[in-house]
Amino acid sequence: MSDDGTRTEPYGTWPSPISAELVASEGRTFGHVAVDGEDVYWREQRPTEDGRGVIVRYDGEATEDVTPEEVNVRTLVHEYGGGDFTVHDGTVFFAAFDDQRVYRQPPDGEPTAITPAPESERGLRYADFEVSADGRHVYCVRENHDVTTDEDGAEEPTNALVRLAADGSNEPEVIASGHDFYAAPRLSPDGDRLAWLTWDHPRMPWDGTELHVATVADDGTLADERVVLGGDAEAIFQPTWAPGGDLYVASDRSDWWNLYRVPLDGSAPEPVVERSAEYGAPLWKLGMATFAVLDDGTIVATVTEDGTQRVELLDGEDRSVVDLPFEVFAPRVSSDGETVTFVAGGPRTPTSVVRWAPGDDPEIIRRSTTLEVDDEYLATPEHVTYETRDGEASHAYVHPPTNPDVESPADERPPLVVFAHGGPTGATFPDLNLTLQYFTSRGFAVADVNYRGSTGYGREYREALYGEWGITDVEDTIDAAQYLADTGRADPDRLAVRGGSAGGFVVLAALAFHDAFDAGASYFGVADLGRLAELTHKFESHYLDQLVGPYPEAEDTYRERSPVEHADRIDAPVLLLQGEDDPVVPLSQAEAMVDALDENDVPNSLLVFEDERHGFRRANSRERATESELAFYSEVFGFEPADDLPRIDPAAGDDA
Ligand SMILES: CC(=O)N[C@@H](C)C(=O)N[C@@H](C)C(=O)O
Repeated sequence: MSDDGTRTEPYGTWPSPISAELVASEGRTFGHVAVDGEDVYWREQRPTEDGRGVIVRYDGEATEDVTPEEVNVRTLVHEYGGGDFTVHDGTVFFAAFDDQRVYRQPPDGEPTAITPAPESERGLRYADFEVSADGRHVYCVRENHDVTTDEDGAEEPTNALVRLAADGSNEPEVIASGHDFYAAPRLSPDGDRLAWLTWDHPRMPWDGTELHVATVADDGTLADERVVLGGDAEAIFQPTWAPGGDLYVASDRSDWWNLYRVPLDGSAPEPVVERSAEYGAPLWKLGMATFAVLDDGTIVATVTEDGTQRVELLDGEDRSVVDLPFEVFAPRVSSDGETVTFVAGGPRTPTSVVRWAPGDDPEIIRRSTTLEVDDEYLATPEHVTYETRDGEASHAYVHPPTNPDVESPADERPPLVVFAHGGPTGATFPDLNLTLQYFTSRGFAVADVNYRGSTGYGREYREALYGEWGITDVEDTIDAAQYLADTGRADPDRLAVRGGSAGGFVVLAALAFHDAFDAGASYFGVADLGRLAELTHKFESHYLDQLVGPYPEAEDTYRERSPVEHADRIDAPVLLLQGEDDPVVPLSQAEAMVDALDENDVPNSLLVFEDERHGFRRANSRERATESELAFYSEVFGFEPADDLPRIDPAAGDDA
């Protein structure tokens, strides 16, 4: 022990107050946010309540749960959901996870279903709600699994826009149909017009969408419908009516998601701000919002530029950056015209629901965690841009090992875990990620990579992965590890890679096609591209046409890039973690990978999590996954962790 009380311990073995139990149980996830008069409502997902979604209200003084204990608020439209509820004069409308029906819950009342029971389990799903000014109707997206559409010979659910009677007295009326996907039905302030988005296979909503506008007749039917913006190669995001009746969107027509005012006669949109920065985001979840228009016409926008995020005020020609104590902003912005509510945090600030008005200090309404961990245990991220093997640039946040109680032997360098995000059309940000801090506080370095294909760096960067999935993302992930090893920040002999979903595919592909990593942890990762194209859900059923090539025409490429076909080339041990009921990357993907690894005597362990779908929501699943991952690295890298962990021995092929 040194004079200042610090001990010298090898990296990875450091004792840390950030336990797996804390990682698992601390950390509500905030979803949709809605403002109703003076009150703020949001959906929060609670790991300690089996991942249940709860609508919570803040009335300016106190916070209380709105939905009853037995209700799990969560829509499964597009499987990823989003826009699970809305509020009108204190009455809440929400989608229930168990039956996917829409419920109406008046102030101090009980929820009652306002949509019919489906024929099949969860056969009628609803999301992205908008209530008419008189409170009599609810406009929303419906995904019908009872009535399927024949798409290229494949049966798939039918999506449409519907109008519900708010009291449930009538059957839902279909008001717009015929496209594969619908999103964002939004009524103009006078209620006379409806704007919404559509897109069709094989496009994803970040490839190209159409912005429609129609007039709303007294009987609710739509007339004079027209497409006012968008198309195959222009992704429109978040149609928003200003209080004065102007329509605003984010569009990536400039190659960046910039903001525009859209004339309703179909003439060219007028830029509000056009620059190399992102004011929109990929529409993985319905109801996402990155900006709001205040009553005085000022736009409050969250912006991503060069790996950093901030809030800007846009007022005519003026653009000003707001100085707020947050570094990361989720696409969950809502406004009452004077104040803005958003979800924000930072490397040392738990993600929080925050209300703010220009000129005022922000009010933190709810924190995702009450975790009292001394800042000294939290790694400080650095955004790095590194050169890739083909001379291009890629980006990552580097988090060094951080723990005030311990130092490492002078001749040792830390093991590295490279985090690869899902999507792949997504991004990672430097928010307070307790899983990541679990590793850094034990003496790991972490690189959290925004490989090419990620969002936040413009359309060209995003599309650099098209046709190259499994190649460019994997190489960029390896090059991040190499960059840290070359600059002395990681031990080149102890490099691990981990990721979920498309990030899990990066893990498996890196191990199968390269020799860079010594261990890989795949959370519900893709192993067999052809099977994914055949079996995944409607929303992503043609995503791989862009990422890999048309299926089945490009079947050979699918086979060439599928880790399951090349398990004989894997040397490094593999940990696979999989939700039993995952509809996005089914359990069969992990099982096929395990069979292929076993056939080739590659050390592996598979952990299957009951009652989990895509992404683990329950505290006990999250705790088991985190501890198992550390146990796996300690086994592979041969160190003795400070924690009492479950035994994971991939060499024994045990399925813990
Ligand atoms: C291409 C594909 O199917 N991707 C999904 C498996 C995926 O990665 N989804 C993201 C959004 C996730 O993080 O789950």
